[in-house]
Amino acid sequence: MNYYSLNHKAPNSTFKNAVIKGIAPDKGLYFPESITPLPKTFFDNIDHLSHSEIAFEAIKQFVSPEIPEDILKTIVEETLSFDFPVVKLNDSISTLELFHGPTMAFKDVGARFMARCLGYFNQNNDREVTVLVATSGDTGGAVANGFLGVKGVNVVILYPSGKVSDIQEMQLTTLGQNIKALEVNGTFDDCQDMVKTAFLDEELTNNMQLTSANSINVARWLPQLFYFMFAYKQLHKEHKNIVFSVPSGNFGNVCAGMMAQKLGLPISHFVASNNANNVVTRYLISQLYEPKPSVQTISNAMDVGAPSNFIRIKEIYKNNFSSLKENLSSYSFSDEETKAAMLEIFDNYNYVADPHGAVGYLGCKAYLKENANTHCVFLETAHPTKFLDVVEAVIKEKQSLPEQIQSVMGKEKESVVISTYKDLKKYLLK
Ligand SMILES: Cc1ncc(COP(=O)(O)O)c(C=O)c1O
Ligand SMILES: N[C@@H](CCOP(=O)(O)O)C(=O)O
Repeated sequence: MNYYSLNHKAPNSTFKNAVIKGIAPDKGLYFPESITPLPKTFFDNIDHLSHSEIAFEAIKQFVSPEIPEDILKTIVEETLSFDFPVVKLNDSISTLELFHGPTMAFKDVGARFMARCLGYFNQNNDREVTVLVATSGDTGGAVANGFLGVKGVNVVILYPSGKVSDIQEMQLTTLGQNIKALEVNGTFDDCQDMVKTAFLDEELTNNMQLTSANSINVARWLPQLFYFMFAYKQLHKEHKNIVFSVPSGNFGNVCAGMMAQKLGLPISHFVASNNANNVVTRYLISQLYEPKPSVQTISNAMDVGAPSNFIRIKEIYKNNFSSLKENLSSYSFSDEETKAAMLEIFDNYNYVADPHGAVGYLGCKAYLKENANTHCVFLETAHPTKFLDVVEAVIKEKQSLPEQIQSVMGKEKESVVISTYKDLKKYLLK
């Protein structure tokens, strides 16, 4: 598959080049040249397919011919070595748990997939690759885990100081080896801007091979489309009108859901559920796209003021506002509403939701108010214990820590504090 830049000022790229470079030379995000729907028989037979078989069929067109089929099968099997269960809360609302991977965040799938693609492309290359990642909480940990010990790859994670949860911070600052953490005096958007600037800085790119492991990178972004297929497989017999409420920050996940729909997955509608960082909620009302500096919330991984993937969403709908609005609703919720939702989910369904999932639940409720005969699935994008302070304070019940979280507790944090792009550059050139 070839990819074009959404800034339309760079040559088209192969999958391999798009993965290795991360972003196009004109600073545009890459987008696939074509999307061929899967045959109807694929969806008719989905009950008989394993997660790996579903994922293999779904991703094949985007990575071939550069990754041979036998290699792709192995990559997909290794990537998806954990479960993705749907839990029913009531007749109208279910949740898709995406937190059963090694760092208990939905980013694990994309990070593991991308690490393996990069490992494959880099196997005969003597030149080391530096993977730059900006994180508002979860991408950093997932990428650190996914790339730990990968030969020829150095990972540099930028995170906003004091704005990620304690456990998220431990997951991205304690692994050592080829993983380095930079603590930025600023917001997630500052981290993301620094990363994007680095890709355009010839003094850096002439000295080192840089790539991104944010959803900017097609190999990190596209595998997220699997989730929607896994949920469909578990729900389609019982429910015909399936709507997904996706807790959204950088908008990679909901955009990947739209790609699954383009591949033919029968999804009725999407809800982008936002915290107070609600540029897209406002856009769908006013048709004006007005990014604002991000504000800090209890669903911190969604504290994004200028979502990278919104441009991909616009491309999917050919910049047609009416078609986008037909398929996407968006609501924004305050921290107080989020806490009340966490308590409601706990009291009514005996289910512990994390703050991001709770925002997704609120999105379902808002949508169902006007669309009663649909079944809404909110994505539970991270395990509640990653936000231990908030969760325990709200539901007033002590949580036991899963093994994945226990394994990072008490380890020593290692990070370097930076404030400006100049600091980042100096660090990278050192
Ligand atoms: C727990 C959690 N929920 C939701 C999101 C938002 O996802 P996206 O950036 O794909 O919109 C993130 C960050 O990516 C996250 O870590
Ligand atoms: N919410 C993310 C922000 C980065 O998103 P990405 O999907 O572009 O990597 C995080 O947790 O870091």
